[in-house]
Amino acid sequence: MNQMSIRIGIVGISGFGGGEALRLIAGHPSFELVYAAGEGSAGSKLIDHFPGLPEPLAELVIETWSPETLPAIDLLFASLPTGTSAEALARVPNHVKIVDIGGDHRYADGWAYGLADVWPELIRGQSRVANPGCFPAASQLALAPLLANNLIEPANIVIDAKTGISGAGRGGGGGFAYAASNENLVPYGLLQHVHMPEMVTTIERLSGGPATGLVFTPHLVPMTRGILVTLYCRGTTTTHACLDAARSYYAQSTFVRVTDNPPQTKWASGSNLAFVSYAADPARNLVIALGVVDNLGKGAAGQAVQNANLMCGLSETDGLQSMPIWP
Ligand SMILES: NC(=O)C1=CN([C@@H]2O[C@H](COP(=O)(O)OP(=O)(O)OC[C@H]3O[C@@H](n4cnc5c(N)ncnc54)[C@H](OP(=O)(O)O)[C@@H]3O)[C@@H](O)[C@H]2O)C=CC1
Ligand SMILES: CC(=O)N[C@@H](CCC(=O)OP(=O)(O)O)C(=O)O
Repeated sequence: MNQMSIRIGIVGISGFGGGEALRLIAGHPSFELVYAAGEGSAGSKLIDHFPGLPEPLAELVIETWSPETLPAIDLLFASLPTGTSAEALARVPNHVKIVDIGGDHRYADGWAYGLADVWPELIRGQSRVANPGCFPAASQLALAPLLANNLIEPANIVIDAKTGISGAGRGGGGGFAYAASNENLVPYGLLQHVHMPEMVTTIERLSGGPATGLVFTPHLVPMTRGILVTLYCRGTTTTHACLDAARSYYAQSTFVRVTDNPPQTKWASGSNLAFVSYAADPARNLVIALGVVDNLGKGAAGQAVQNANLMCGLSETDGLQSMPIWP
């Protein structure tokens, strides 16, 4: 074992989020994966799930998830179905840091909210960090510069979102099998998606005003990875002012790119990047904000590794600097 390495565990490693965390950790200069856990996959080797994995990681055996039998690790990535992780994670010893990629601890007491490009100082050195949901990751990064500069009304935001099918996890979330998703567009979660409360809280924190009118409608589109959010907002600003505000807001951020042209999902594929852009017409009291992320990158494992870097006092870009996949 490398003396300088930080010992890492991943629970939920056979899933899409856990698998992407594995891919990033396998290429990380300071993280060493020493513990992999799950439920149905317990007893199998990583190579049974990830045939391209190099030795010696390929031979690591997945264990049955139990906080009581954790080996000596420094940090655990939890990538479990939302609703199933809180009770077990509460039993993880305090000296083991946790990044929860699932939804059980967002804005929960004792957990920092891991919107790493907006609030890095709230994450640095923490031991319990909740990753944002994938849609909030894209939406909040596009909104933050506008809200922080009072360019839009926080109470009047409509988010129209499109996601790739991997957002529903390896099991496809029930109705998202290939034949039902291919050549099809599927709206879902109208008025009640689980990401609403998280986005309301963030909008209110950034603006200081109520986010009472938030509307959020996700759509499943037939692609594997990627999220594009189009946000319709009220404000009498200009395109130029929005772009300027965002460039200055993200001046220190490696991972958020502000573009003149509307971003596309493939721009972020396989990376921890987020792309944001804006169009505004003051005569129509209209601001359109756009955000793009890879749901498994900035939307899940990429942001989780960025958070882990901040928690461990590393450079936040460690292990995250490879280019997106194109085409
Ligand atoms: N997919 C995405 O784009 C994003 C996902 N998320 C969140 O990340 C979490 C994981 O999602 P995702 O990877 O897509 O889901 P998957 O369905 O692909 O994977 C779920 C994982 O959880 C494990 N698991 C399920 N139940 C248990 C249990 N009782 N004990 C131990 N392990 C268990 C499974 O292991 P096994 O095979 O061994 O049973 C599997 O590895 C969810 O909370 C999801 O909402 C967040 C942002 C984006
Ligand atoms: C396509 C699809 O089903 N996507 C998921 C989002 C994945 C995610 O971010 O979920 P958590 O909040 O549980 O972490 C959904 O809409 O619920």
